[in-house]
Amino acid sequence: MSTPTTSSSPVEFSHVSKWYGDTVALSDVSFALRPGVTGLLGHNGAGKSTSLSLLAGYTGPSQGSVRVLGKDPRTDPSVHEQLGVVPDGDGLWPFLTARQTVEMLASQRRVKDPAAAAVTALERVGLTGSADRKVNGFSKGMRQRVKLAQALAHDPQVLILDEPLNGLDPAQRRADVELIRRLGGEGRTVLVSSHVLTEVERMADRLLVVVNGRLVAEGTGAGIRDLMTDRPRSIRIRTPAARELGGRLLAEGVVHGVEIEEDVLVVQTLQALALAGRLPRLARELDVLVHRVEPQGEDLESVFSALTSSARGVGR
Ligand SMILES: Nc1ncnc2c1ncn2[C@@H]1O[C@H](COP(=O)(O)OP(=O)(O)OP(=O)(O)O)[C@@H](O)[C@H]1O
Repeated sequence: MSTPTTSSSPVEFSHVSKWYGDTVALSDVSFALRPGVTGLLGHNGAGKSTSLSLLAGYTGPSQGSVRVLGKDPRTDPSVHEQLGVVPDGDGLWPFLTARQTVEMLASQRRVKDPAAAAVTALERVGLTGSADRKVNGFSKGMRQRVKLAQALAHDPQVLILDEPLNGLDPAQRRADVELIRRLGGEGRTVLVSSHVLTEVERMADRLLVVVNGRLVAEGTGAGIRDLMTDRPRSIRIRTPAARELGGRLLAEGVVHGVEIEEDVLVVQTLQALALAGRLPRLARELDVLVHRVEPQGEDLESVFSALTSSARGVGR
C-alpha cells in the first residue's frame, strides 16, 4: 500500500443527492471517512449500494460531489489504482480459475507482477488451495472471497465492500470479520455496508446510518445504540421466577408494563440500560435464576424508525 496522496479525508461525500427518475436514492448526504473501518448501515433500499456505486465511480451524483483520495472517481481513472471494490453483484467469469480472475484485475490495475499479486491476495482470503479451480464450481462464500481477493490484488488504500458477508456461513463470517478489521488496522480506509447492526458493529469502529436515502446518524456502535435507549422497548426474560421479578421491576419503576407467560416475563421499558444493570442484581437479591434476556423487535426496521425520529439533527 502506498502513502496517502491527499492531506484531506481519503473519502468525502459532500451534499450528495442521487435520483433515478422519480426515485430519490440519496438526499443531501455528507460524510468524510478516515482510515480504519466504517460501517454503512441501512435497511433494504436505504441507499447503501448507491453510495458505494458513487464511490466506485460506477455512477455519478445528481447533485453534490464525491471524492476518493481527492479525485473524482467518475472522471479520473487513476483513482482505481488505489481503490478496491467488492460490488453487490457477482460478475465473475465462470470459466476462469480464481487465480486467473484475480490476475486479470491486477493486470487491469497495472500491478507490476500480477501473478505474484494474485498469490498474495488469494492467500489473504484463504483461497490458496482452490486457486486453480474454476470459479464456476465455487460456493457463494468462495465467490465472495474471490471478489475480495480481486479488490485486494493491487494493495489499495481505499476499500469499498458491499455486503461482503452475504452468503457466508458463520465460520466464514467470523474469518472475514477478522480480515476486514485487519485491513482497517493496516491503515486502509474501508467502507463496508450491511443491513445487520450486530454484524457491522463487529467490523467497524464507526457507523454511518442511512434511512430512506438520508444520513440520520453517525458514531460508534455504542453511540448509535445510546440514541435508542430512551425509546420504548419490549424485553423478554426467561426465568422460573417471572411473577416475582416482574412485580419487583414494576414496583421499582424500571419497567412500566409486564406480561407473564409461564416461565417467560415480557417487560415494557423506557430504560433499557437501567434494566440491564438492575436485573442481574435483583436476581441475586431474590436468589432466582434468569436463563435468557432478549430484546424483542430489535430488527433493523424498528431500530431505524427509532433513529429517524430521535436522531434528526444528530451527526448531520
Ligand atoms: N439503477 C436504478 N434505477 C432505479 N432505481 C434505483 C436504481 N438503483 C437503486 N434504485 C433505487 O434507489 C433506492 C436505493 O437503492 P440502493 O440499492 O442504493 O439501496 P440499498 O441500501 O443498497 O438496498 P439493498 O440492501 O436492498 O441493496 C431504492 O429505492 C432503489 O429501488
